[in-house]
Amino acid sequence: MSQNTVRIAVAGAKGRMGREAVRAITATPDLTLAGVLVRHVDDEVLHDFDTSAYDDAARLLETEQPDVWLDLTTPATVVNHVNLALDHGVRPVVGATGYGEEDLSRWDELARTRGIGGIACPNFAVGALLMMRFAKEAAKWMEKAEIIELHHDQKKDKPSGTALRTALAMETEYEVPIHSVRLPGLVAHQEVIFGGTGEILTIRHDSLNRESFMPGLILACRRVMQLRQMVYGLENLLW
Ligand SMILES: NC(=O)C1=CN([C@@H]2O[C@H](COP(=O)(O)OP(=O)(O)OC[C@H]3O[C@@H](n4cnc5c(N)ncnc54)[C@H](OP(=O)(O)O)[C@@H]3O)[C@@H](O)[C@H]2O)C=CC1
Ligand SMILES: O=C(O)C1=N[C@H](C(=O)O)C[C@H](O)C1
Repeated sequence: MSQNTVRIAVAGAKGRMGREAVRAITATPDLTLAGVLVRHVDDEVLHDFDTSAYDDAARLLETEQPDVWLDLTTPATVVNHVNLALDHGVRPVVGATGYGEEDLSRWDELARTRGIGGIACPNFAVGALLMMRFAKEAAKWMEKAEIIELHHDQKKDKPSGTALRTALAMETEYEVPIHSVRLPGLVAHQEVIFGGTGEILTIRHDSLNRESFMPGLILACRRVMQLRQMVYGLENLLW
């Protein structure tokens, strides 16, 4: 194993994103899977993962001492997990959504106190980051806008983290309404629709599968090692 490898603990490793992330990390030479957090450790889990599996976050942090805590769990658990990781001096890469501005402020304070960095990424897909960037630009010129976010029907939070991040990035003087659609067959999609005098502009992004999130996720796991504060949005590491 290379000395420069980044050791990553994946929380939520049996989930839709978790499974994809484990595959991507395992296939990336400078990243190592340091352990996984699952809800229950059973025979299937021990067979599925070529690393140590835990059902207790503190025990995973203390035993494996990873460099990075990659959280792909749920809105109900992510906040406590990230607090705990930072308390243990472990850098969080927050993929799960459903946290708030107060959580981000507390994480930043904890990270700075510890002298480490972290990153919260509402969306890892490069196309989604571009969609937000273009929406920010368009908001300077168009009178009004609304967001429609569309996701698979197993998604637990509403509105999506991406929609909230987009609305914040647009910095409009008016409120940007967000509409949420949850249907089987969908993966992750968003439209930002701008209305002007006699014209409409639509900016749309579609994630067609969860592989779309992996290049950004790998980048975040690498770059978090150089950060000394909590960053909100992967775009801050790109442009
Ligand atoms: N940033 C990004 O680009 C993306 C972010 N997401 C976000 O990632 C998160 C996960 O999404 P997705 O993979 O679709 O969801 P899933 O429900 O498929 O996965 C979540 C996993 O976390 C597990 N889990 C929940 N609580 C715990 C706990 N206390 N300890 C250990 N494991 C736990 C669940 O186990 P169980 O099933 O047993 O409850 C499940 O396996 C969501 O918040 C989603 O919004 C999703 C896609 C892209
Ligand atoms: O739950 C999902 O699937 C997704 N969640 C993230 C969000 O809430 O924005 C990112 C992406 O939209 C997929």
